[in-house]
Amino acid sequence: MTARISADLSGVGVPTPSYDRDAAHVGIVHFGFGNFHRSHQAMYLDRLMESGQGLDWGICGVGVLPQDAAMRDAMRAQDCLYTLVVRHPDGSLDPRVVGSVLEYLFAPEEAEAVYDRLVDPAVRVVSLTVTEGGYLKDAGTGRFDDADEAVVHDVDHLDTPRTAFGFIVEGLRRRRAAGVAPFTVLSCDNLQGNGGVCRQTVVGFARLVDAELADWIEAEVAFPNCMVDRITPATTDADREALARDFGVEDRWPVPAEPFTQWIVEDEFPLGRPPLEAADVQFVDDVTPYELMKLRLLNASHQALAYLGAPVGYVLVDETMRDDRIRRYLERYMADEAAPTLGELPGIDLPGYMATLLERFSNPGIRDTLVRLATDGGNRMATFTVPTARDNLAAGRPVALGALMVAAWAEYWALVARGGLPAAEVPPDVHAEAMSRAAADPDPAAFLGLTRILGDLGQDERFRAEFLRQRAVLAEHGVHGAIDRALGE
Ligand SMILES: NC(=O)c1ccc[n+]([C@@H]2O[C@H](COP(=O)([O-])OP(=O)(O)OC[C@H]3O[C@@H](n4cnc5c(N)ncnc54)[C@H](O)[C@@H]3O)[C@@H](O)[C@H]2O)c1
Ligand SMILES: O=P(O)(O)OC[C@@H](O)[C@@H](O)[C@H](O)[C@H](O)CO
Repeated sequence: MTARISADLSGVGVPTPSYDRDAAHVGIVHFGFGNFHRSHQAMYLDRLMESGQGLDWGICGVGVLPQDAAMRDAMRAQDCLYTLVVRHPDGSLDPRVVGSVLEYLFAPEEAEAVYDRLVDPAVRVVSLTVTEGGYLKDAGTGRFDDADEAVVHDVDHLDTPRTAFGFIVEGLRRRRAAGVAPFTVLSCDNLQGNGGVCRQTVVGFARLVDAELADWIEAEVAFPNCMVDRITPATTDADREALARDFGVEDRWPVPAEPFTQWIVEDEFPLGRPPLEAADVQFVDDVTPYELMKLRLLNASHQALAYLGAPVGYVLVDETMRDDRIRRYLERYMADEAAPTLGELPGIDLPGYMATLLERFSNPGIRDTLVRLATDGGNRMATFTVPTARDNLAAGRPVALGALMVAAWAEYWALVARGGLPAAEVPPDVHAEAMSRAAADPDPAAFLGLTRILGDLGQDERFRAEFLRQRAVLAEHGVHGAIDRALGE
């Protein structure tokens, strides 16, 4: 006997919301309603509501991309309920139905309904997880890319924009015209200074529409930074089957996640915020050191795992972690090249944090995939790895292990270009064509010409020399041989 997730949860044999969802109302609009939002921010709100608070902070999820129609169908069929399945290292599963999402809007067909929400005074926070690439930033200059095709479209079609930023800018304009105070914009993406990047994109976009509106946004709208953390893989059929088999729950789109979760937020919400401290969210004045630590240690290590692991033939993160050499590379990269760039971290046990990361990556229950980590890797390398190398170059510190990661990434795309990875393991990437072409170029330095991703890093003589040396060693001796030589052990 299985029970379907629906408005009626009476037959569902896993924990479900005990609060009255009918008494809740929407206070947050979220753009980029994917697995991470559902395992993290929506989970914290659900936890808060379960404690008897925050019923005025229900979530309205919004998808702006055509492929989000699948999420709309799943969420609407289930009254926006879904199962979060925490996967423990011993293989046990811990499911709970999350109830904090009250509505899902598919923007390509429901733009006016999205605007109705954005203008509603009850909506006081608009949050985003639209991926690193979603912020329309030119990696080379770091500035808002006003020539992006979707931006050019949106500026002339603000009633039916394609981007989350088109909705946010026009939503703020309509709110202002209606005399409603502006909402706070909360980026929850893995970007250094995510609030600041988001502000730059919103203001840059608004400036294309109306300079006075841009000035008003700059002066009046809050964009707090936050650090988010919870490894959340993509959902597979095996997840759906395990939930039905082991718990009798039929869910169209359950979310798997690791046990660990963290959210550190700058406390700048002029119209108020949910009292999330009651749900274990940390509020601080400056999140910068925590963000740096997480992005440069966790996310950069994820990139290394993808590009060192896949050529060896690994598919999963935990199996890659059982490779002693790759594990040792991560330990050394974090300690020798990433940690020295982090500055003061008051109250943080850095060696303990790094050891916990290795444990989290090794969780055999999580079944996270290398292909997920490599997806949109161009934007991820630009965000997680390149800034560390730049800081080390500027400070005269070693860059050999960072250069090895970049060289492994180039070799990975050379492998893709010659058809050496199984089709299922080739990651989607907006820069795929440029990376394949550059990686396959007979000149190994051509990869460094990807300035939209690397900026001018490839022009630095020391980095260039390290990269070329590491690429040659990788080509001749493979991943293990290159790690042995780089670590000198
Ligand atoms: N998955 C994780 O472990 C994790 C952990 C921490 C932070 N994050 C952050 O969350 C982001 C999304 O991860 P996810 O696991 O939810 O991925 P996902 O693929 O499950 O969902 C991504 C969502 O973002 C939307 N999206 C993608 N590009 C967009 C764009 N250009 N404009 C608007 N919407 C866009 C998609 O339509 C989808 O709704 C990551 O890029 C990262 O910044 C993820
Ligand atoms: O999601 P991305 O694109 O920022 O990066 C891929 C992974 O490193 C990331 O999803 C981690 O799993 C996550 O940041 C853990 O909190």
